[in-house]
Amino acid sequence: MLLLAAAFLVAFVLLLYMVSPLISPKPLALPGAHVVVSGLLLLRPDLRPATDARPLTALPQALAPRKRRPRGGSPAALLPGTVPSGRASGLGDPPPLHLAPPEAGGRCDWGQRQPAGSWSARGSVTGGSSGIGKCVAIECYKQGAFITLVARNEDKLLQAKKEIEKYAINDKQVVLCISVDVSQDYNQVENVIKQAQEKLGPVDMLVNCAGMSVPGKFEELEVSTFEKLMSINYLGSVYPSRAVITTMKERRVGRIVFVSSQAGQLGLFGFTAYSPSKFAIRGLAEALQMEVKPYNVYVTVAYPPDTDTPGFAEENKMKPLETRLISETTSVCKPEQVAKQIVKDAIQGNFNSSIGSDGYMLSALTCGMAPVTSITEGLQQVVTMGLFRTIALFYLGSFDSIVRRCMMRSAKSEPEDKTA
Ligand SMILES: NC(=O)C1=CN([C@@H]2O[C@H](COP(=O)(O)OP(=O)(O)OC[C@H]3O[C@@H](n4cnc5c(N)ncnc54)[C@H](OP(=O)(O)O)[C@@H]3O)[C@@H](O)[C@H]2O)C=CC1
Ligand SMILES: CCCCCCCCCCCCCCCC(=O)[C@@H](N)CO
Repeated sequence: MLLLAAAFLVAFVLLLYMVSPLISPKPLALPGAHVVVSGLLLLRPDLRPATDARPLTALPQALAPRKRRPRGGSPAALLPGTVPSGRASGLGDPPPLHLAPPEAGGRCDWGQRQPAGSWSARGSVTGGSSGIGKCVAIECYKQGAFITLVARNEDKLLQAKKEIEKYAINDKQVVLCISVDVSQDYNQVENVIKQAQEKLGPVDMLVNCAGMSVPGKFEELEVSTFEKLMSINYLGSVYPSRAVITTMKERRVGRIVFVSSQAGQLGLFGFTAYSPSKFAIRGLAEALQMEVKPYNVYVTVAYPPDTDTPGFAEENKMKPLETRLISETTSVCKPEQVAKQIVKDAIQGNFNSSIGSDGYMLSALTCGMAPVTSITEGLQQVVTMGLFRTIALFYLGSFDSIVRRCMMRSAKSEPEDKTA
């Protein structure tokens, strides 16, 4: 019996070794890379520091991205006199740039100018300056990347830009801000990304962080909430990815990161609108990875647990008691910690990015037909799955009992409410 198990293991390892060239991507060099964080990251090969071990200039000229004029947006849509022609020279001291895509709502900004009145902040600027996306941008900037930040609120963008710039490791690095809604109009997203690529060069890494959560009981959530979350969390990841993928395939370089959630690995009470939008990302990522792997483009899906961000604070205002109690099974992470893990996994080209022991177990348990990026990962999944399913049954039992207790509690308090 033992012998049989050992033989099986040896055969399995041998088999995995045979396919290993196919499953082990080369790490991406971040210094000088252009990263877009919606976050997105973009790279300028000519501005890579000398320390860069794998210069992109080594690519054959035929693979270099072609420069194209934006299709939908007429050049007249750009504010006159603000866009330098051709590739920007001396990015260390870039001229102010305002790119307004058609139908307004899209802007591209080096951050030099004062925010226009129409973009004045509503509420506190801390909102945009502490999410997972901002921390991912900081993590990449610390490693020498060029950053394009994408979000809607211009004041929050400029605030985040200032903060990120504190972490520069050389004076050539640039943070470009683009104000656009990534979930509304594909042409608009494509235009601003093209314009960003004209300034900073082709995108090496795109991090799709834009997203939100609206928890609530199924029957209490507005029908429009289901549409909104699908639009921001799912289409908001499709559009920027669709806009960068052709160039990545042409250059045979690229990383696309999707930020799903632990709630994209299991369905939970209160997340009937949120969970499906995060599950959808996994389907997109698997299908896309199979398409782009031969082009040396790697996809990463991150499944963070609850993370201490402005978005999480907003979510907590609406959380049903059940959702809160179930979520408390795992502890709340720091966005810096989540960002570090995401960037590390993206650089290595890992398909899966998770945090903590629950995250590890969930990922192994729900690996399904997801691509495997290392032999160890494949082996661990095979060996641990039965054990983790057993543990999961206990978790599910405890979640059910939380839901039942909450129901009994509200049934008890309801008659009192009526008499009150
Ligand atoms: N925090 C958590 O507990 C967890 C979060 N996640 C996921 O991580 C991602 C980031 O979350 P978190 O940092 O908490 O969120 P935050 O709300 O703190 O930040 C979200 C960022 O996305 C931008 N954004 C939102 N909608 C759009 C849009 N339509 N177009 C462009 N930009 C947009 C926001 O800027 P602006 O509003 O100005 O557009 C903001 O910069 C989300 O996808 C979330 O679902 C996953 C697991 C756990
Ligand atoms: C072996 C099996 C182990 C199972 C462990 C299960 C743990 C479940 C906890 C789920 C927490 C949900 C986090 C959602 C975070 C999120 O996306 C929002 N905060 C976004 O704002």
